[in-house]
Amino acid sequence: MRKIYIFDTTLRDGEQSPGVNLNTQEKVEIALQLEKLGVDRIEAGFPAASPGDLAAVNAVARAVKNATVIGLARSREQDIDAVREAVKGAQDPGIHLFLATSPIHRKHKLRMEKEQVLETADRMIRYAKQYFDKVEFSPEDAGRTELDFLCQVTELAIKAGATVVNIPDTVGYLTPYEYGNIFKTLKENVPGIETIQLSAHCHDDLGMATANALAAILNGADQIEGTINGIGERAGNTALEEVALALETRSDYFQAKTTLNLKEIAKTSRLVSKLTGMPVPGNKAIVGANAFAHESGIHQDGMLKEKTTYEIISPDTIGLKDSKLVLGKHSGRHAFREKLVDLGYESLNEEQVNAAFGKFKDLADRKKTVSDEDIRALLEEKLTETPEIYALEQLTVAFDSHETPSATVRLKIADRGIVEKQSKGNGSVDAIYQAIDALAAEAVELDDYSIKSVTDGTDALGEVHVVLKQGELSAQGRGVSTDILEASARAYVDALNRLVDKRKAPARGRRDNMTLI
Ligand SMILES: CC(=O)SCCNC(=O)CCNC(=O)[C@H](O)C(C)(C)COP(=O)(O)OP(=O)(O)OC[C@H]1O[C@@H](n2cnc3c(N)ncnc32)[C@H](O)[C@@H]1OP(=O)(O)O
Ligand SMILES: CC(C)C(=O)C(=O)O
Ligand SMILES: [Mg+2]
Repeated sequence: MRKIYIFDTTLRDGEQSPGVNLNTQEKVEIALQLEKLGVDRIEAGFPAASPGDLAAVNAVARAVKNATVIGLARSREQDIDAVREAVKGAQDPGIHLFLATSPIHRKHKLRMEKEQVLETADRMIRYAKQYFDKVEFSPEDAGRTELDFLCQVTELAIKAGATVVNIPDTVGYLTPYEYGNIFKTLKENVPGIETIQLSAHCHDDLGMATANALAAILNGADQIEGTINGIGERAGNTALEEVALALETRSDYFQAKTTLNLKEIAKTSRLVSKLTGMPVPGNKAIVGANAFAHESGIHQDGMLKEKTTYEIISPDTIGLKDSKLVLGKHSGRHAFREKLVDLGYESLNEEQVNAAFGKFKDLADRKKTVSDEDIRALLEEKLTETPEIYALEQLTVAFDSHETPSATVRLKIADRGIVEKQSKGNGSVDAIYQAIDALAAEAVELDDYSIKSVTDGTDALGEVHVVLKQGELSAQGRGVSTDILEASARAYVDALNRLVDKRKAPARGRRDNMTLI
């Protein structure tokens, strides 16, 4: 298997993501994690950019022992000198020099003719070579550079002493076929190409950064440049974790591998996301929260029977514990039953499981995901065997900060059918309870009311507990819903049912002041 070198530029191109600014301590923390991940080269920053970045690159250079630490420089002596200063404490220092070669950049940005570009590159690589063994040269915007001129620049860079020539698709313009073809052409036409390493550096403007990097590998690239989580300028860089896992999973096809410690990938991704403040999208390949999560019933069933039905990578490969079967509206009974067993409800019979599953589907229709706590809450509610004398059929609440709140409650009362009442109250919950009191006519007193959120987020389940008193008797009730007013109504009705059950007397319902439906 051919080794592919990994050049991590999270701390340089990654830091060029708009809004990202890493201080020295943060850069060192990420660099040490990259070292654990086993990257071969770390581009720690652009020392000429600011004294702060020079100091940060210097701190990384001193901290890292097992990777080459590199600083970026324009083709100017002052930038090269800044890199010399920055990486001087490194065990294995290197420099990355760049100069744009495409017609657009030559004409509009550098305002240089081809000859000036060649002369400057030659002079600056030779200048850098006096101080560094490891000199990488990048013809910036190589992707839009005339292929024959790119061959000429590459040959010149090799003669001047570059040890790596990097081919940046700076603006993410190329297709995999075109990008791969550049490597093939350089390999076949540039004298001395076998004495250096060829590197790929891609951007994701058209979503092809990883595909382009892989095309480069197929055409002879020795090194891949990229960032963790694919962060970087504009749409970002090649995501290194994607390349590493593509090579690992499809080694049969690529016949090439990195020497990364893949188990550190998840941790590295989390750290970079935390310190850069750039969240990883849920559907991001390899490191997104959903990369090993399955919600639909058919997939969950497949996963429970044999993981490889729906997973091409095992989560432990990247240092995650397990895949997740996320319960939601698309889930089926197999996964639900599995979850019940996980939560310790293994002794439920088929009927109870089916009843709970029905309730779960109702909740899943209203909630994005259903958590363990949601299921516990649902089950504990469902499995209590209190006879349902009163059942909440419908609740409508009208709230306006300038009006007295009102609630319309529709109850189903055993042996009496469906009844409805509208009441006003001091608040929405009070209005609901007034209406229920009027319908049930149980002459109860509300002794306690508490509310808590069972799960996280604005769509969390709210759990309401109430205690009702009737003379010497008291009963607790519990209600769970994504809406706290509905949970309040359910808790009250639940407590009424328990109270009636305790009293072992038939429930009394009053027919005045109510609408029979
Ligand atoms: C594709 C990439 O990712 S390249 C890296 C991009 N990263 C950064 O730019 C981040 C750090 N940059 C900076 O902090 C600043 O741009 C600095 C300190 C480097 C330079 O700042 P300034 O001196 O104010 O110049 P400014 O950024 O406005 O313009 C860039 C100058 O560098 C020149 N330049 C651009 N690339 C190169 C190069 N590879 N070699 C030599 N000169 C270059 C431009 O032509 C321009 O020159 P001019 O001032 O003669 O017109
Ligand atoms: C500095 C160079 C290599 C770069 O980041 C690019 O061209 O994208
Ligand atoms: Mg770049």
